[in-house]
Amino acid sequence: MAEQREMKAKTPWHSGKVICVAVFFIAALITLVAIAFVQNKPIPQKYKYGIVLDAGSSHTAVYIYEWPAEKENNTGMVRQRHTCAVKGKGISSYAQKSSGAGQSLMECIEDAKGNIPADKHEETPVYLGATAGMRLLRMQDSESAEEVMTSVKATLMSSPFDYQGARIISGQEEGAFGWITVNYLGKNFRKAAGTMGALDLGGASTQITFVSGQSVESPDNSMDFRLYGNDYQLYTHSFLCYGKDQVLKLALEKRLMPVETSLEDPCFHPGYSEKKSVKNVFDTPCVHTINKEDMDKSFTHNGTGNFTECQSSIMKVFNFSQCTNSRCSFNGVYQPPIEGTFGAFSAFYFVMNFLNLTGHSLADSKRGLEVYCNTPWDAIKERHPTVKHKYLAEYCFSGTYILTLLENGYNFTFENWKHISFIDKIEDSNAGWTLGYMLNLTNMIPAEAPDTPLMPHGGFVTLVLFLTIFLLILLLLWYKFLGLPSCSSPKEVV
Ligand SMILES: O=c1[nH]cnc2c1ncn2[C@@H]1O[C@H](COP(=O)(O)OP(=O)(O)O)[C@@H](O)[C@H]1O
Ligand SMILES: [Ca+2]
Repeated sequence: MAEQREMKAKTPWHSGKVICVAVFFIAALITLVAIAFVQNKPIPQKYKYGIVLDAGSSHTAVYIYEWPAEKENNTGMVRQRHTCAVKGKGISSYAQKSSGAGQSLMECIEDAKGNIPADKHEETPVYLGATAGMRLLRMQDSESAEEVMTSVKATLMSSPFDYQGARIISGQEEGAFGWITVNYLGKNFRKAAGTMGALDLGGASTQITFVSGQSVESPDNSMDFRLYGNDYQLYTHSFLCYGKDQVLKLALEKRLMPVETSLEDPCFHPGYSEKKSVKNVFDTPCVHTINKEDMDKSFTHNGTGNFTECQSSIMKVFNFSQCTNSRCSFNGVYQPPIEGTFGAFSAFYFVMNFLNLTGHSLADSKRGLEVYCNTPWDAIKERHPTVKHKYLAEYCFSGTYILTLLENGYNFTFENWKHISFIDKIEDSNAGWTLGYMLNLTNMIPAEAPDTPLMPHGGFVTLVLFLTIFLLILLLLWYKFLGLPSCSSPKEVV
């Protein structure tokens, strides 16, 4: 008997205590693995949506953004879900028939309804911001501008979305929100590397915005932001009338005074010849007024295709002679020295991308344009049969204007030209003022950095699992070498 009892003690696998520990061990392990698995499984995300309409001078674009509801204050979480290009011209072109402005948006509003889950329509904010085309119309005819805005407001208010306003934004806002967009998408706000300047070229205005180490001399050009715990003093300026469509009018005006029946233009290809009405050049507050008689005339616009002469003609639209500050870009506008890297978007990108000049030095870009501008118009048309006629005819002018604006206007040099990136999108979202505008109005960029957990949730669960398994193994080893703490009742132990 004594021998038998000894045998039993030496074969612990048969003991009730061991079975008890094994059951607990396996149960604990299964529970832990199950918890880790369930916790790490991505839970279905709840999304929020926002709509911004960019009512530009040439056309209106609708942007739909989306972001995970619980992560709205983290940088880089909002992404562009969908865009819709409104058919026809910009809303300012409806000055004479304002109801058409609101009507023109209907198709894209319908499209937005299909792109946002129906149960979210009511809570989705919709904003409209109009830029330089409407600023010019307001200067020219404030009543018509008011009517156009009333018409677009009515359309948005009748949509199922949460109408949050339709207004003409200021040039400073346009510049600053473009800067916020590119830096938000580039996740630069929480990086030590610093931010990127923003260059936006539209049809009626152009904006330059960057963080300057020097204090900004003129209050009009200064904007302060506190974002994610950092202070930023921005230099920003919007040049009304210096978008590429208005500058073309400024340049033509200089060559058309006095009004003649034909005009030789080095910024258009040799062989280009088109009859245009004088009114098309002088229909804007950006140029001088001329008498009604001349307004009704027409002229033949002939290209001669010469980059150097085109550049000299474009130089005449800038005024470099007066500056009451320590330094200026042009037209007496204060600008601190260019600093850091820049993202150049909108028409800066469209034009430089078409010309294949996005990755070139300034010297190479000039050489490229010399050849391009001098190419006969027939050859250009043959090479690009599908490109919109107006864009194609104007790329030599637009490219030359971009180089001149950046080098002579803003004072970029052969050296820092490489710090300019011509960009369309960052991570599938367009660079432009709309995203920054929405982030600001929805308070999605906190002034202070939100507290972040030491490690992501999934990592935390996995770590707990591994530590527990490790402890269990220790327990097993302890049992193997030192014996088993009893599972049975205290009475039996005694
Ligand atoms: O594919 C393209 N090639 C060349 N230019 C383009 C293209 N797409 C748009 N643009 C131009 O980009 C500019 C966009 O300006 P926008 O309409 O935003 O005016 P704004 O910002 O001055 O109010 C216009 O001059 C338009 O003609
Ligand atoms: Ca624009």
